[in-house]
Amino acid sequence: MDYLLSVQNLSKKYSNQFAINNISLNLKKGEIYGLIGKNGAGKTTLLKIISGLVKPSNGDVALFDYSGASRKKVLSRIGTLIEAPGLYSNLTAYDNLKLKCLCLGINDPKYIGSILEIVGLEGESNKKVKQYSLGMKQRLGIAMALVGEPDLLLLDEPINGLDPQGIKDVRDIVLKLNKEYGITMIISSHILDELLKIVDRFGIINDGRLLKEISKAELKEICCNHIEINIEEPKKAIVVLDKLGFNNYKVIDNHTINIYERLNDSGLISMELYKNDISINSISIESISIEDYFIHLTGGNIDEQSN
Ligand SMILES: Nc1ncnc2c1ncn2[C@@H]1O[C@H](COP(=O)(O)OP(=O)(O)OP(=O)(O)O)[C@@H](O)[C@H]1O
Repeated sequence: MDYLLSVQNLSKKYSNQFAINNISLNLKKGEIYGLIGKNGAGKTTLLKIISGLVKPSNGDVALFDYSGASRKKVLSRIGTLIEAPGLYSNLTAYDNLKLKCLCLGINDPKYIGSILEIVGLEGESNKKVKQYSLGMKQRLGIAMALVGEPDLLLLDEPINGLDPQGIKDVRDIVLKLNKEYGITMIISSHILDELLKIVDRFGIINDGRLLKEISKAELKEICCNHIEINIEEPKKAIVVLDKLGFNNYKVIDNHTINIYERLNDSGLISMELYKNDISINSISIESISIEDYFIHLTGGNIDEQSN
């Protein structure tokens, strides 16, 4: 399969500590990939290496088919908003963008206007940045990253510290850039519910390692309400579930089956299992929050540690 971005066995060591440790991941064109991890997990380092700001100790990054030294040729295809937007606070939004455009050899006021429109700042473009709210600065940071029409956008904690309206504004922009302009993205955040509204796939990083990759559908399946049956013989129970017409279930381990449909039918399931001499230890409706799921994987509370 052809990937827009391919990260292979990437590591970065600072003195004797790995900031990231043997990470491999691939992104298809048009995907939005969410990076999740506690403070110090390695998210920013990974984004910096992908964007060419930091050199890896090991491994390689290929953008399109350019890897190794030849990747320099395509680094301009990446737009970044990493850590803070690099803005001149005494200049207007328009002039900040104009400076970036000039650096890239673009001299077209209409071009700047079109970028301001995408991020909803066309009416505020003559205000100095120091008069901007945090949300407006973040939107301008995204606008700066869009100069040069990148194929890949790297957004590091773009909604950190924003109020609900600011978060919604960024979400709408991100989705528009993806759906209407086809931009592929990696977004890091610890606001998991919000990420769930945006991304297609998650990568969970802990202590510099990529613990798990999971699609939005898989994550929803794990976290949503389900019937949980604790039972001695799941194999026998499956035959009964099939007879009852259940399709959407999963054997979790030697004792547990989760059923993700017909949540009102737990009485019927108990009765049929009983009739078939299959003893149940327990049957209940369960759900797990996304936060709990990540805490379970990473062994720590993401929200508490990432401020
Ligand atoms: N320039 C550097 N020199 C030494 N250590 C560094 C450097 N940059 C990052 N690190 C270390 O690498 C690890 C990963 O840091 P990184 O900033 O990538 O994590 P993060 O997941 O982005 O966390 P945060 O959410 O706090 O930004 C941390 O232990 C950090 O202290």
